[in-house]
Amino acid sequence: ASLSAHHDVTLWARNASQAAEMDSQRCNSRYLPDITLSAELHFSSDLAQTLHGAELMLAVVPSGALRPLLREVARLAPGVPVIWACKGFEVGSRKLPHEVASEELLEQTPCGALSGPSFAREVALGLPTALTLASLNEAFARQSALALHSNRLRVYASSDVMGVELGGAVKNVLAIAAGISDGMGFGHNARAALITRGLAEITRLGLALGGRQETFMGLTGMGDLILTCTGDLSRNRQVGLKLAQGKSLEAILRDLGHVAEGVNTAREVLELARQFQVDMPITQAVYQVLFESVAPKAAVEDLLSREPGSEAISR
Ligand SMILES: NC(=O)C1=CN([C@@H]2O[C@H](COP(=O)(O)OP(=O)(O)OC[C@H]3O[C@@H](n4cnc5c(N)ncnc54)[C@H](O)[C@@H]3O)[C@@H](O)[C@H]2O)C=CC1
Ligand SMILES: O=C(CO)COP(=O)(O)O
Repeated sequence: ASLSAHHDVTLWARNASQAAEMDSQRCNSRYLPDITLSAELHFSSDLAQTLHGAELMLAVVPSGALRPLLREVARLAPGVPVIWACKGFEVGSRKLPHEVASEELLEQTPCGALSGPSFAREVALGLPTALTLASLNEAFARQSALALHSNRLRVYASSDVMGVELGGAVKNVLAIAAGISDGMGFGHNARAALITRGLAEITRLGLALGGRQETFMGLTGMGDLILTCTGDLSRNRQVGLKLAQGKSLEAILRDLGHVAEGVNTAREVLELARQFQVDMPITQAVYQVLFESVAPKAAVEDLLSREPGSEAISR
């Protein structure tokens, strides 16, 4: 494998002035201000032009923007292979990205999910990162994992799309919980407990939905959960830290300037947990803090006063 995968890449942005600025300054001043972008990267705000002759499209937008984007892609470049990096559910429909894609892309379009522990900033700095590319089309998963793989970005293939997407979505809710716990000074023991019992929640729901246990123990489950619960670059963790300081959710989201998928995902996951009768106490506590005005301290007290039980993963 080479140091860089060396593809001819065009970065499309819907905002024309941002695309032009990135092109002339070689810098994304809003999101990665101190990083110099590769001289080989092209920029465009014209989606049709960007997709013309494209061999692969990576959709890196918040979950809520995936459906309209894929609809446009299917209209402009029917059949072009698509990989998405979104980690969350579509609000309202409670659908994961692959379900949205199956409704918007032409049948038989090669497509899949790219996920795993990967703060954008560290990837942009060329720091070592490992990811998973999941597709129901196993040949496509292997080919595109290989195409994106380099010495700096190791990409593993998987066929468990549901498991990969579920882990990536639910870990954002648990990162809010870890932020709350750390922000309240509960210490390292509590954080390790939250991560481990959080993984049990991901696994319980994931198994109920048909995912594979090994996926939840892998990069897109445990790996991303550890990263997001412990790394201060996580926007979801930051939301938790600020909730613990007593700030309102509205003010936190206004100041963040980025998406924190765990906020919407908490609602969707709790609904799914009810539907599938899966016990998810940490997710429920985060939901109560976010949407039911329960104080972080009271939510933690509630978690601590639960009946002791077995460590098993069963529902
Ligand atoms: N930032 C990170 O380190 C990572 C993010 N992700 C996931 O990738 C997805 C996107 O996250 P970020 O880029 O970090 O979010 P962000 O909030 O930092 O940036 C989102 C970008 O998408 C653009 N956008 C929003 N709606 C759009 C639309 N309808 N059409 C086109 N562009 C649109 C925004 O203008 C912005 O440039 C999320 O689901 C996130 O969970 C996954 C791995 C790492
Ligand atoms: O998914 C991520 C890293 O893998 C980024 O997490 P946040 O969205 O919480 O910043």
